[in-house]
Amino acid sequence: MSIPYAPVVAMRSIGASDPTGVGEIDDVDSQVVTGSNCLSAGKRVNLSGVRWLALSFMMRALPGRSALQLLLACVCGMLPAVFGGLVGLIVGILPETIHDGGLDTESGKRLVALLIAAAILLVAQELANAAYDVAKSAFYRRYEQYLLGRVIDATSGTRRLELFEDPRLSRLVDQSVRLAGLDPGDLVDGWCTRWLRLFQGAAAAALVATVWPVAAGVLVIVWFVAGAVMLTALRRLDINAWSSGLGEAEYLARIAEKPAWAKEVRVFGLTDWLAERFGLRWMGALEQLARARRAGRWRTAMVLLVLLCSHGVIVGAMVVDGLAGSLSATQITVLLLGMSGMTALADQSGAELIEYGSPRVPLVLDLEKEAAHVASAPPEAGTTPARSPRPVRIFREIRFSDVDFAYPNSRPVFRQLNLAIEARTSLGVVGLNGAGKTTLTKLLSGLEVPAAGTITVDGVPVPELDIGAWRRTIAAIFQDFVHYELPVRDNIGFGAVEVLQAAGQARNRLDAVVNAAAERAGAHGVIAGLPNGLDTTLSRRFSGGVDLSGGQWQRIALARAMAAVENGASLLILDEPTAQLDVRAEADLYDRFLDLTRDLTTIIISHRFSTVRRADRIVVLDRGKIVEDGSHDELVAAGGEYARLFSLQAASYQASPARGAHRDP
Ligand SMILES: Nc1ncnc2c1ncn2[C@@H]1O[C@H](COP(=O)(O)OP(=O)(O)OP(=O)(O)O)[C@@H](O)[C@H]1O
Repeated sequence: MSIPYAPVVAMRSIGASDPTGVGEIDDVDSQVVTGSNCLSAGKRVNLSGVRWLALSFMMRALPGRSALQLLLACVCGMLPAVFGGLVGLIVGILPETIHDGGLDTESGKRLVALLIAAAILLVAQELANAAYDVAKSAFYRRYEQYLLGRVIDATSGTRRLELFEDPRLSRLVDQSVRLAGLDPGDLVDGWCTRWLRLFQGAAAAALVATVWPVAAGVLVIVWFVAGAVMLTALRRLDINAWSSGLGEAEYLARIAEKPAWAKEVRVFGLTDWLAERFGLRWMGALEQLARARRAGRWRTAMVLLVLLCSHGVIVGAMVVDGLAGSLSATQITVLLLGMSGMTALADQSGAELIEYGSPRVPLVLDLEKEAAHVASAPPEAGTTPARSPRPVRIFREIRFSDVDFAYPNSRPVFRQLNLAIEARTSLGVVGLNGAGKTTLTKLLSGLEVPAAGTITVDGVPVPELDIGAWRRTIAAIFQDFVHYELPVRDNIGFGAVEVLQAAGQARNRLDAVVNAAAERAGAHGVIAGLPNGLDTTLSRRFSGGVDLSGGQWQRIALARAMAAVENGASLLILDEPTAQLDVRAEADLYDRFLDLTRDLTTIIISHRFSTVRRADRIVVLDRGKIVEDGSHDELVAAGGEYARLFSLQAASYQASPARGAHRDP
């Protein structure tokens, strides 16, 4: 079954009402969000809370990893300062060695020892940096896996489709899925960079403090202030860089790049229009960026002035003291190297990555909160699931009693719907577009829940059935079934996922189920024509993969439903199973209809009367109500809506034999 994947048009506010208290996003309007950053909609994120939360996330999620990273950052950060100290000592001892007459003297030996220590330190520094990078990359991937795992759990863990159908929730899902997948590990990467630079800056400050503690204190303050100003500028630039204009430009680029849209783009000749509009939007975003850059220039100039003055004063004092002989060459070297190392205190490269990666966290938390809410929403609350995972056996009937249903923010689809479906019979459902046919099947499979009324199986309300057992009872193909870009075996085996999962031990059983299902659905001919049989991947994007025609895909989807039947399902739902089949394939399916539905309770939805007329009973849905009910012959004889639609279709088939309808529908 497929889940609608709604396009994103805006982002939900995570504001003052956010009980997680992790973030604050204001200024929400309905800008198109297609950029890669949470800030892309021009929204501000209060990252202080997010940072701490993210940190605790990392600590909880990856125990040991962050501690190791911290330790390595500490080592890597301190080594340059230690090296600076050694260089200072070498500079200090060098004149003495020359004066004493060479390396054989006492000072010469000390110089050699210092040089060896410096060389060892250089090697150690390289090794520590390499270890740090390896650990950082592992940390990055672990965090990525962890966060995406939480998104998958949240989105696929709910039984119903509300997350995808409520406009607000579907926007959140779309955004979480997309943004969480976009370099989420930048958050931990940013933290690693930040730790390293902070340790480097602190070690350099300590080096300066060994000579002039006051100067070290002043420079620490100045560099921290400079860092804060740089961070503000960076955020301002980021917000503007990812403006709605850029988001729109990226969306336009995607239109041109998406393989599935390539046909339409060419047929309608959209290329020039796309290129022109893309250029305009992109240029607009760049202008916005330039304006943002100009906005903070005075503050930046002031900071530069303060930096220049403070360093000027310290260097001036150094020169005076040096000339007066109260500062040694070692001290001057240590001061200069320490001062240059202290720039790390203002380095914002880590902050930039944190800024980029952090917004995924509140999004994912918000998604989890909503998913938990959907999962526990009434009327599912208080259900008493049975323990048995075996499929439910339908002995007598499935009954809709006074069922009311409306999609979120939409007009009612059903009002007081009453329908009884006898076990082990086939029911055809026909009706005009939008009559509610697919919705009926979604309610039955528990993907939607009635606002009022009940759906029962032999008198037991569907919500009271064990979720797993009810799922195993149903075999369905929906109109918009999924084309999984996976091997045929998986495409069909998904209908019997328990067998697929156990395939490690029982590959033969899986293949038996898959082959039987393919045979029953008439898909064996499709498989026989594939280069690697069941192992063929159904996508040209993979080497050795092939793509199928619409009708061939439909047979594979039908085989998937049949695999569920092979695995014990007894309620077969076929929503437009022949829509993409050619006349011969449809006739073939028509001929095997009885075999297909043998011993099953079948619901078959189709606009093709040739498909539904074989059903034991047919109901006509009109604006959410059943207006006609009977067998094909009874309904034709009654001369109502069914008879009218049937004769209309028959007439159109007779009028256009070229379309291949050489037989009576
Ligand atoms: N996810 C949704 N959110 C909001 N409204 C929906 C959603 N899905 C369907 N609808 C609306 O519910 C009504 C019934 O839709 P449904 O898909 O059940 O009709 P259908 O009879 O299967 O139509 P078709 O023959 O075109 O497949 C329609 O008015 C449709 O617009």
